[in-house]
Amino acid sequence: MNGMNYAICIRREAGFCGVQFKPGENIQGAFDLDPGTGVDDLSSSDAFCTHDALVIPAAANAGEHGLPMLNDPTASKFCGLRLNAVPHSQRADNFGVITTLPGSIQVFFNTDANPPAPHRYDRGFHLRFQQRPCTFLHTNSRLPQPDPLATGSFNHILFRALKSMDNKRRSNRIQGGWSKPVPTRTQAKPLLEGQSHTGKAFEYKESAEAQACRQKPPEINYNTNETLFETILSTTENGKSIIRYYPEFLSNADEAFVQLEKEEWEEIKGINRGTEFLMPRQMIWYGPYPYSFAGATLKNHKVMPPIVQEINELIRKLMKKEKNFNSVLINHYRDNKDSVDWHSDDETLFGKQPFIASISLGDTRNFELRQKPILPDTTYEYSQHVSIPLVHGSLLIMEGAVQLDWQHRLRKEFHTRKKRFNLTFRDCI
Ligand SMILES: O=C(O)CCC(=O)C(=O)O
Ligand SMILES: [Fe+2]
Repeated sequence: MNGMNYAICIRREAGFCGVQFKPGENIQGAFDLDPGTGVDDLSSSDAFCTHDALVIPAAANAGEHGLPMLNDPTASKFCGLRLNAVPHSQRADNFGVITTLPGSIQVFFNTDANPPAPHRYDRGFHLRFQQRPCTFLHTNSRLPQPDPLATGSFNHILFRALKSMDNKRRSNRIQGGWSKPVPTRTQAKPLLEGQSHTGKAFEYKESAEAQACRQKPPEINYNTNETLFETILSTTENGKSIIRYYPEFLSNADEAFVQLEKEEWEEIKGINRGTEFLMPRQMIWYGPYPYSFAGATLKNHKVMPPIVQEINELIRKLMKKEKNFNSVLINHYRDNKDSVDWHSDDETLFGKQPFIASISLGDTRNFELRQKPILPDTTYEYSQHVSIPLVHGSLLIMEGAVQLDWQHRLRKEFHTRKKRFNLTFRDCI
């Protein structure tokens, strides 16, 4: 890993004031740069990194312990086996650093002309980054405390979702020669003694592996043993888009399924570009007013069946809502061909930022979300996508700006699917 010299640029998202970098988890050698004369354990910080360095300008130790940098309040050069300046003896995990410098976000990678010492692997780096909202940083000074919605599976999910974005402006995965052959000297110039990292013209060439990673279909990970995951899908000027998922919410899901099978299901006609079509699912609407969407108007049934009232009450208790939801739309997906196309539940009768609770009964179907394009993008080509398999008896909450900033759908499947009911509880205002 010698003779490297390039910059990696990251587009700052609106409302974000810091970027946190962390070595990739469960990857051996995710951060491993030759420190020259320094000792690996203590090696990260400006004084030690005399050979190879990842340069993250004015970085501070990240993490809930708020440990200071060993020598300076902030450092810029990182090398050895630790992407922070806390010795392994003080803290074993490689928790990474955060930079809150204003302006464009750039990270530089410089290695000298020397090959690594024979005992070293010197693999390079494999990092993940996460942008930190200004509100979070401002209330937590330079060294942040953990954000309750930015830990555990949330981090993981958000990373995965961002990773899937096929957008050159927003990669969260940066890679410098990790497990790759050493680049030839003609492509990269060594850093000269005393030369500034910032004063040079840097070139960032994305590896084939990183490009392939961008093409991967979006995924979302959750642990079925846990009763809940929650994630902030995005933060925009509309606020946070939050989803919460309780895979094992209903204990009487089988009974609820049997009751709903007895309902009098309605076939609904919609109008698309002047042409009438039969919606690919059956529906019933309970609420104070009729519900109009996609050229259709659903008549409102006033009294929810007992089992639906019971579920309504359970959600109210869990969510510590003052009142039960006053409306529910129940969908019946007969088989794999039934679906609901991309849409947001953004009708004015639900208010600007509706709180929607969605119960699933029957066969598992994939619930997909995609972020609405952010200017200058005008298409969904580069949007973030998230997909959640909604299981029998589960509860999914959509709140905040989800209906303003995201669309969702339940697409047709190619493989056999059995019956599924979905109840979306809402409040008409
Ligand atoms: O069936 C689902 O999970 C989603 C239904 C939905 O989005 C809707 O009815 O508005
Ligand atoms: Fe919907």
